[in-house]
Amino acid sequence: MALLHPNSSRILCYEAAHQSDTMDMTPPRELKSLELITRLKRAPSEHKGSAGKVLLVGGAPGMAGALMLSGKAALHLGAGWTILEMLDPTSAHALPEQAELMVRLASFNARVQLETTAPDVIAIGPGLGFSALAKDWLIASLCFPKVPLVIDADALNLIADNPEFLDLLKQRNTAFPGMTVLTPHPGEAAHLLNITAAAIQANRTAALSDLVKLTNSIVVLKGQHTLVASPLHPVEQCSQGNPGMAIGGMGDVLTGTIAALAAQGIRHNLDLWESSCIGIQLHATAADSLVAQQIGPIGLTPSELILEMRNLLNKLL
Ligand SMILES: NC(=O)C1=CN([C@@H]2O[C@H](COP(=O)(O)OP(=O)(O)OC[C@H]3O[C@@H](n4cnc5c(N)ncnc54)[C@H](OP(=O)(O)O)[C@@H]3O)[C@@H](O)[C@H]2O)[C@@H](O)CC1
Ligand SMILES: Nc1ncnc2c1ncn2[C@@H]1O[C@H](COP(=O)(O)OP(=O)(O)O)[C@@H](O)[C@H]1O
Repeated sequence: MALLHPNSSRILCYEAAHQSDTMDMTPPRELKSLELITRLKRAPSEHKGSAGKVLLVGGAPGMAGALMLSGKAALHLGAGWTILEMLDPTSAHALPEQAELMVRLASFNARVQLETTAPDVIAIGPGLGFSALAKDWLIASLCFPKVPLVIDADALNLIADNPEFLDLLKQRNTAFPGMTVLTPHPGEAAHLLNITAAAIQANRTAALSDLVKLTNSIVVLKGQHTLVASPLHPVEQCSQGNPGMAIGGMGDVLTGTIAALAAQGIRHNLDLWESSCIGIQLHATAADSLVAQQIGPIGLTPSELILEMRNLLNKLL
């Protein structure tokens, strides 16, 4: 396939390198993770500490909604506390639309703030932007030890543009394997691999494998039939989902969902791989369920999807 790109020689190499992979490729295994949801069943004595503390970073001016959607997803999917480190001062100072969310104005003390807050899970990227403050929070998140980290949206673009951030990511994965998940859509995946989104879509399995090799992380390649893999897990494919999900904010919701599941997973025996797999499938299955009720595909909103995920999760406990 001829793909126009300023870096076209690199694309030809990429395609040639994957020709044999394409021929030998066995189809990915089907993702079947919803049965793991029973592990989230709560004992009568549980308290909010057992459900975990999620800290979400993003929401620069003009994109506060992205962080709010991640926060609403984390809240409705069961996180014990959901804290938003919002980069937009106006939104951070407004009364939160959802009073349960703890909204803080992000400032240049990311490392200290993380140490003081001691989150169980960090998620960074929705509406983060590319400012110096965004970079400060990304560095602090990458360097914060031991806790599961979800990296999405602009945080992925910052890693693509700054080799020193990719090095930090790799160092993190060496020190704490399996503790970081990346959730690129094809545009972000293309940026990370320095190829076009069309090249990603032409061979999604090979692109995912390259992303895992590049980053040593769990990687979720979003889009129709989302794929997931990690250095320890072969590719699995989600067969649920529909084009009603093609609306801004759907990915932000997935980020908050994975973060909430991982936070509960710490005391409920789910690792970040399992939490990511549940999150992907719950997200897509909820969208199919809404379409079956004629709430979509046209006009299906990320906020409605959050509530449907909550219904499904509680049904499957
Ligand atoms: N309410 C808010 O505040 C919201 C704020 N948001 C925040 O805005 C920031 C920018 O994020 P964004 O997603 O709008 O733009 P961006 O990352 O440049 O990617 C777009 C390009 O990627 C590609 N592409 C994507 N999917 C593809 C697919 N399945 N299959 C193929 N290609 C695909 C596609 O490229 P094309 O095909 O057009 O070449 C498309 O043009 C980010 O921080 C986010 O969190 C949003 O979440 C919305 C709600
Ligand atoms: N046609 C489709 N079929 C299935 N899932 C889709 C489709 N289009 C989008 N999605 C899903 O919707 C979400 C969109 O995420 P993303 O592009 O990051 O949105 P945003 O950045 O606006 O929040 C992903 O989970 C993706 O898999």
